[in-house]
Formats: sequence, C-alpha cells, structure tokens
Amino acid sequence: MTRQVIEVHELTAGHGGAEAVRGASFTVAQGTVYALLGRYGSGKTTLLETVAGYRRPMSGTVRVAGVDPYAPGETLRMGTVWREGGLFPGLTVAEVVDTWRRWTLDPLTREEALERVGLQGKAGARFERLGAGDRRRLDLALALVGRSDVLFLDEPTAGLPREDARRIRATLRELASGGVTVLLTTRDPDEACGADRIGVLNDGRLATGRAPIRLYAA
Ligand SMILES: Nc1ncnc2c1ncn2[C@@H]1O[C@H](COP(=O)(O)OP(=O)(O)OP(=O)(O)O)[C@@H](O)[C@H]1O
Repeated sequence: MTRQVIEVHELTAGHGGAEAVRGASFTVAQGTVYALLGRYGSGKTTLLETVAGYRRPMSGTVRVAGVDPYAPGETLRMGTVWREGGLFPGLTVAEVVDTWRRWTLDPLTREEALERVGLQGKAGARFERLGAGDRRRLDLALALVGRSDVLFLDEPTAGLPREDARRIRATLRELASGGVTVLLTTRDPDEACGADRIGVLNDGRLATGRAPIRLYAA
C-alpha cells in the first residue's frame, strides 16, 4: 500500500491571527513530488512553513511521517530550502558541506551529498564562483546531509536560467525515484506540471488534483 508521508487535514494557518491559508487538506505519498502552485501572496510559503513544522497551525492537523512536526522533541529526517538560500563567502563547496556535516548526526559523506545533487566535481570550487543553479544545488545538498527523506522547498527554481531549472527538476525527480518525498512551492505552471500531483492555492484556498490539469483555462 502507498505510504502517505505528509498528511494535512483542514489546516488553517496565518500570521498574528490573520488567516493566510484556510482549510487546506492534502496528502503526499512517499517518493513523489507534490507542487503547491499559486500566485504572489496566495499562501504558498505560509502553508509550506506550517507543514514543515516552523509555524503552529491555527487549526487542523499536520503529520509528517506520522508525527506532528511542530511538537517539541520530534526529530524528523527532513530538509528545507528557503528562497533566500545560503551565503557562504570565502568557503569552498567541500568546506560548506563539511561544516554542515559536523552539526549533523549520522550525516551522508561529503561525496554522497554532492553526488546526489550532481555537484560532484565542484568540491574545490569557491562559493563566490558558483552560478545560481549550483548555489541552489548546494542548498539541496545541505538539506540532504542529514539523510533526509522528506524535502520542503520554497520555489526551488525561481530566478534560475531555464537550463538550470530543468536540471534541478531532473534532480528532484531522481531523488523522488530513490524514495525521497518532495513538497515544493512554485509560481510556474510548467514546473507544477512536472510534479506527480498539484495543489493550486488561490487566496488561501487549496484545490487539489492530479497532473496534468489545465490550470489557467480561459
Ligand atoms: N510575516 C508575515 N506577517 C504578516 N502577514 C504575512 C507574513 N508573511 C506573509 N503574510 C501574508 O500572508 C499572505 C500569504 O503570504 P505567503 O508569503 O504565504 O504567500 P506566497 O504565495 O508564498 O507569496 P509569495 O510568492 O509572494 O511569497 C499574504 O497576504 C501575505 O501578505
């Protein structure tokens, strides 16, 4: 039977009492990519932060691998990449990953982490010399260092050149084939169509469906 790694039921979430997401329900099966698609301000980031356990739900429930990600003491093998990404001036890719590994219990080896995101061969490169796509890959490698089997990604290809975006999507598909469950946000309908399932957020309301669906039909 398919295992639902992320289970969200009637979730309402927001900021200082103002609701940004209302009554969202969806599930994400193990080893699949789920895209939350929506315009600016539709509630994507608020929903992602709440499902990842960074924000307390106003009502409703979230379970990730069967546990409440907001509950104190729960440790989940999950990784997150927020839109700003990391800045590591003065360090090489290898040094950044090794620093992360030191803070992580039972981490992947540096080689494993870089290989999973296609950055093998860039270990000696200085962070400042990396292009935007490789910087995003490095963020992904750091999210994976703790052997994460769930990834939460806020607009992982936003602002990237088309080819970099395509390669990141291919990497996410490979990770999913290896059993990693991916929940991402996007403003790009093309990107959403590459996911296994799509939820469309419109002004805090989530409509769910199976890809491919016509998103902005005339
Ligand atoms: N820290 C905050 N404090 C108060 N209101 C917020 C905060 N962050 C977001 N909001 C509001 O919550 C609503 C949803 O914002 P959210 O950032 O979740 O949407 P989004 O779809 O991710 O948009 P974007 O693509 O612009 O990031 C918006 O009305 C926004 O103004």
